[in-house]
Amino acid sequence: MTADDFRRTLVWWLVLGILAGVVAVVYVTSVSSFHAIIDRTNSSYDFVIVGAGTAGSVLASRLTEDSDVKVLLLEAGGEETRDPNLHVPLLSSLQKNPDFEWMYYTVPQKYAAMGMNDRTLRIQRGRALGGTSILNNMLYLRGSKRGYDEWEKAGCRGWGFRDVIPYFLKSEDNEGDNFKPSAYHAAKGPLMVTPVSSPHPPLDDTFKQAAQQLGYKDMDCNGKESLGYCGAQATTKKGVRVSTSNAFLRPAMARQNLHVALFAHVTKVLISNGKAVGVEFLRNGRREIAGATQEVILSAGPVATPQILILSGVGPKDLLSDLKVAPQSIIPVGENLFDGLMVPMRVFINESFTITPARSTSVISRMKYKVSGAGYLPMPAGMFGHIFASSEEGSETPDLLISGMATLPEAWEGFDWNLKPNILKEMTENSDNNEEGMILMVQLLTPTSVGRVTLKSTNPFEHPTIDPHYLEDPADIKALIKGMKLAFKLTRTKAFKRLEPKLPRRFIPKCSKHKVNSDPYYECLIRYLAVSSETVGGTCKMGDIADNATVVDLHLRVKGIHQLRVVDASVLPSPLSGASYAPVVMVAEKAADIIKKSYQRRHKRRHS
Ligand SMILES: Cc1cc2nc3c(=O)[nH]c(=O)nc-3n(C[C@H](O)[C@H](O)[C@H](O)COP(=O)(O)OP(=O)(O)OC[C@H]3O[C@@H](n4cnc5c(N)ncnc54)[C@H](O)[C@@H]3O)c2cc1C
Repeated sequence: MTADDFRRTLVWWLVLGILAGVVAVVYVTSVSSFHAIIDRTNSSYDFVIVGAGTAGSVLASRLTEDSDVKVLLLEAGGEETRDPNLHVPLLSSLQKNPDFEWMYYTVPQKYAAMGMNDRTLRIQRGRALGGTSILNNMLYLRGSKRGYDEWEKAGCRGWGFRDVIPYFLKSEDNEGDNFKPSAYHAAKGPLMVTPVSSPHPPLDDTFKQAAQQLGYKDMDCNGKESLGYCGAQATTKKGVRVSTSNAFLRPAMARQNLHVALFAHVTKVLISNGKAVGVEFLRNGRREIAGATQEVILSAGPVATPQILILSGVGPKDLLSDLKVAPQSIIPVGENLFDGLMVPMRVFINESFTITPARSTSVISRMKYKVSGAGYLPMPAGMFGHIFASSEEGSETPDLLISGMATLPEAWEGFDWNLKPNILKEMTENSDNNEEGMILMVQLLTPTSVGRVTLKSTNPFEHPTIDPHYLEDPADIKALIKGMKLAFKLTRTKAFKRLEPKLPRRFIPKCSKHKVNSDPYYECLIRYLAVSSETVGGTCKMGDIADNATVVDLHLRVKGIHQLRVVDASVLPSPLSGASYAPVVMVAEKAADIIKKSYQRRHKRRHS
């Protein structure tokens, strides 16, 4: 090809790219102008759902499949389509976007966050249609079968693996060649799952071979085995993020029986004679009310759902009394908060395999992405593979996850782990000199430390107090140290050798006094650098109604209040050895079935 031919081809591709962009904008604008988004709500609906996030979007879609059922979906944020970068997996996962977030922080942590400003960690939550599914890392990780069977043993009858797998399959549309429909995978649901393919296969191969050399066999992250190596699977479609908004909600927004109110901040559930009859919300500074003849369903996420419940008089006795809120039901709302932690091990390498901002946003990279959905940009956070491991010898249940990330996040503008400026400076200087590098992200999947969400005041706009008590239980630090040692061992395998892996020089003075690769050294790094793995859950624990620690029963009904349910990450009773996107979608699918059946029963009774 001559230089002229090349230039001409380039111009054609550019024109095509621009045309595709225009078509996308027209499409997005037309989709977002569906009549479902309304300015004035009716006085009453059958169901009012609070929060159009991960769970709320699935519920709204499933409940309105019956055209007789009228649903109002209230969302505090706006449309997620306002920022096209949110749909590009790499950019959205590495460049944070405060316009679409609640900007929560934990309170200062006693045992963790030593390297962070004010010893607080960020807790990210999405604020728009799709909720946190518009800014998460899209990794499709259901967690091991054993986790669900443990739930069942602990009193969650009907939530064992055999009960929940049909609901995972109901939503899944797996397009991977190795994940044909089977007992573990399906291809007809709305949530597309795609194997992540890295633009640098030799890096994936190195990680995979290193895992094998340490005895971790190949497996499917969402299959029969629980321990081993697996290639990443993500909820993307042709390189574009699949949120629950574009997978579930937007297709349902053509239905006459669904109304969606944006920028509607719900302040409380209206409870009359022990029954939820509607909600109060603020929009454009005005107080509005929407009635619910069947049910109010809270899907505002594990931080905001407890806040709304407490403001409505449903919560722990002392807290309600301190806040002077009239009690409606005394139950442990906000307790039992769990969240995983992750610690980056940065590894510098000798090959040009790193996804840098310059490489991934180059004209060639963007064109490749536009034309074929390939290249760097479809990779969520640059992650390509995982090792599921156990810190306890002989255990079949993973509590550690080591993920390979083909990037150094600190190189990205907008990267924000709330690190103290001196630590961030050291880190960036370290990576400036070593542009080629990767992260072995060590994650504690099943923490035993337990925290809580409480309120300082009855102001619905004041952020709740989030205290996860990270690393309070010594078992958590012990497990993470084993994880760091495993990551170090990976860098010492024969497979890794050809990349000449180098760990950065020691950049936290307090940790430098310990011997490298010793327990105290890793403990120090963990206490300074660990960040939330964003698997917050448990704040409205599901379980046996007779168990004093539970907030909702096995049908997700709030104890002591009729016609009120919680359907979101709050109800997860304990951490799973995976992540929480797929499990929350599963919970919403199962809840929709439970609610539909109960509605049909009530409906039949009324008409017989
Ligand atoms: C950065 C990040 C990366 C992650 N990566 C992964 C991953 O790769 N894989 C994975 O499995 N999980 C991941 N997760 C976790 C997963 O995405 C969440 O657990 C899950 O999406 C939570 O769903 P939810 O329905 O409970 O809440 P959300 O999706 O947060 O929905 C709550 C909705 O309620 C709205 N709302 C809140 N308060 C009010 C109010 N008062 N009135 C009206 N509306 C309100 C919110 O704006 C939001 O839209 C990640 C999370 C984060 C933050």
